[in-house]
Amino acid sequence: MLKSIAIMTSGGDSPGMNAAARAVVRTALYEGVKVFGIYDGYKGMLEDRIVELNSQSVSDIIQRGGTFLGTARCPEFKQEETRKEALKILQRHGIEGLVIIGGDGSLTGGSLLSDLGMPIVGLPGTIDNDVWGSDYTIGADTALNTILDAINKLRDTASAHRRIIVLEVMGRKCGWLAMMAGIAGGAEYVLVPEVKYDLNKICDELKTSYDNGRRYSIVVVAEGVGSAVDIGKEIGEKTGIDTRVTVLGHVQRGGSPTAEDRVKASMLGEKAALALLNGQSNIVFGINEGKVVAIDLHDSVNNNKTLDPELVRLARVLSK
Ligand SMILES: Nc1ncnc2c1ncn2[C@@H]1O[C@H](COP(=O)(O)OP(=O)(O)OP(=O)(O)O)[C@@H](O)[C@H]1O
Ligand SMILES: O=P(O)(O)OC[C@H]1O[C@](O)(CO)[C@@H](O)[C@@H]1O
Ligand SMILES: [Mg+2]
Repeated sequence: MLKSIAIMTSGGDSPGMNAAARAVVRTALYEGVKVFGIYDGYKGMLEDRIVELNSQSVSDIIQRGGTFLGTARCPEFKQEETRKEALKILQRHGIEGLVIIGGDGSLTGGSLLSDLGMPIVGLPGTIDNDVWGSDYTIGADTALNTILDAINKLRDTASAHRRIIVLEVMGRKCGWLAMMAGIAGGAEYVLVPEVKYDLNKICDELKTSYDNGRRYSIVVVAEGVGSAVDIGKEIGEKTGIDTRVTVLGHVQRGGSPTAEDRVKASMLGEKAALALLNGQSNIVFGINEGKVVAIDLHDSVNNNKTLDPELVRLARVLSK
């Protein structure tokens, strides 16, 4: 069994990262293993901001969004020389393995660090739900609920004014958040990067529906499609219907994690720690059909997740 491991969070924060880190720390301590916390992702690793954690270090965090370890984007980590420096720093602390909680980019960094000889176990922590091999990423459920809350409120004002509301949501190149929010929020249209759309046709349909008495429409736009401001302007001009745009932004990243995110993050954290301690590495733990699964780390970062066509069909059928 390993004697000393470390944990870090990296990339965009996501609600539930704290629950996952807490589970890693407490599992390792339960097994009598030393755990270090690396602050602010790869940036803090390179600056040697590495501190030993105890059980109390992770008290009172399970209910909090963000990450108590801090996070960062660190473009320098893409250079091999920088990663070699990072490896030396980890080795100086006697760190024998590392749990990385982050999105596809952070896990890519982890897979390259593992190529240099550091055992790595990844956990998918991102609101984008774009990590290949897992149906689920830590934080996506909380973000989805935040978006739904916004849609409910936007629907009230849209209906009062007989307006079209165009709502831009996050997700980078992945349309999962937009598609799920569209289905759960009853949006009339969902524009995602994975599916082609015809804005002229959408505008014609919107016009006809308002001519027939419709009072409001919600159009959810995934950020990967382009600017909702531009799309909203075009819709307003082409339909002649009063149109407003909301770009939800970073509010989607914050907030207390949902029960689903806390429980799944805790399950994943325990599995990650146990696997690493017992000599497994270069894997990502994810969740498929409600069960924790191990995915090869290199496979995960070398493949692109696709949007379930069933979800696309469902959104289309239910909005008619
Ligand atoms: N190709 C790469 N090689 C080495 N390191 C990388 C690579 N891609 C990303 N990283 C490291 O991981 C960090 C986070 O990556 P990125 O900004 O893509 O976020 P992420 O982990 O995908 O999370 P999210 O998309 O949710 O914000 C980068 O700043 C960089 O330090
Ligand atoms: O916080 P930043 O650096 O502005 O990054 C925003 C990006 O991070 C995410 O919130 C998470 O990947 C994306 O959905 C979004 O495009
Ligand atoms: Mg990412």
